[in-house]
Amino acid sequence: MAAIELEGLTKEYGEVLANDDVTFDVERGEIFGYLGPNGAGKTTTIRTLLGLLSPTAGTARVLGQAITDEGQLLEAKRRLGYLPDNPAFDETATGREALELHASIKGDARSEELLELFDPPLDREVREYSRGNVQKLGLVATFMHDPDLVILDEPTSGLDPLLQQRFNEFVRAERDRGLTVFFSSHILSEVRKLCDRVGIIRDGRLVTVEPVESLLDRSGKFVRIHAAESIPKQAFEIDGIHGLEADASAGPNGGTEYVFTFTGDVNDLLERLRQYRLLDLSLEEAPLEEVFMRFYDGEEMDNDADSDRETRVVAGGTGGDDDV
Ligand SMILES: Nc1ncnc2c1ncn2[C@@H]1O[C@H](COP(=O)(O)OP(=O)(O)OP(=O)(O)O)[C@@H](O)[C@H]1O
Repeated sequence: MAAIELEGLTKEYGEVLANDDVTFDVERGEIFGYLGPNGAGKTTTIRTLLGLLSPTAGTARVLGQAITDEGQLLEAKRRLGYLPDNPAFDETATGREALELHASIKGDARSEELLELFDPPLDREVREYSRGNVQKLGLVATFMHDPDLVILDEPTSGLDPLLQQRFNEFVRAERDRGLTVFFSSHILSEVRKLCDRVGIIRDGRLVTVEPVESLLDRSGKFVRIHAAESIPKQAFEIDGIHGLEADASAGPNGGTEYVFTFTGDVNDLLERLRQYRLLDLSLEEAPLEEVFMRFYDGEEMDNDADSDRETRVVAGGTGGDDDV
């Protein structure tokens, strides 16, 4: 049984279709990233899973319990931790008092180690907290009862890079002990570092669910070529070149620099280039942001034709001849 099962989940706010027939599973013991730009529908899915919104259509189960059944939802909630996008605590309470209240409701098996890790200023009143400190307190509250599943809405917002890294290491270690993590994000570098699988949502509709490695594989390579001479544009007319840019004033040694993302066969590319004198060539993993852009900047996608869609997403934007 999956930790989270969504079946045709649909939520309308009047005219706005915030979730449109969303179906996917989050397996036990995985870190699942739910990605999408602002307004895509991530918080709506999360709040529906928590029973805070009722679905217009469709169903969902959390830890095997139906979210539309009050008794079952309560049972699931005992075993889950939830970090909302804006964690709210009693403003007049100190951090310590806020956590004590939380502990009396859910338990605090792990508060000591979590306080050491995230270190919110416990003796100050919450109303004096910065956004980052509220987030730290929220993380302690989310994990302190040692849940089986955590649902986190943009968990690293407000955290400095050091704390983000600490959070990542903590979450990975918890996953290795069997915790299931479902978190939303619009930060792709965060997802790349943390997730096992990724679901991408756009305008309320699920675009894709796939392992993060396959997303990275499809993202191809970021190629930078420094050529001693100008390379004719025909040389770049092969499958898999995206966003080709040329800079004829590159470097102190002259020559021309070319940069592009490449999703084709590297051997084909090297074969094309061997007749030109290159000063330098580098291939790196493409930024995940670029893949994301291809999902969102491509032509309107048909939600019913997954394989077709993926071909178009990957093939979209070939060329860039005019730029050369
Ligand atoms: N209570 C509401 N009433 C009307 N429309 C709403 C309400 N809540 C959300 N929406 C709309 O539903 C859509 C999805 O919003 P949602 O907050 O789920 O997106 P999101 O992906 O979580 O965005 P963000 O990253 O900005 O939090 C948006 O168009 C939003 O304006």
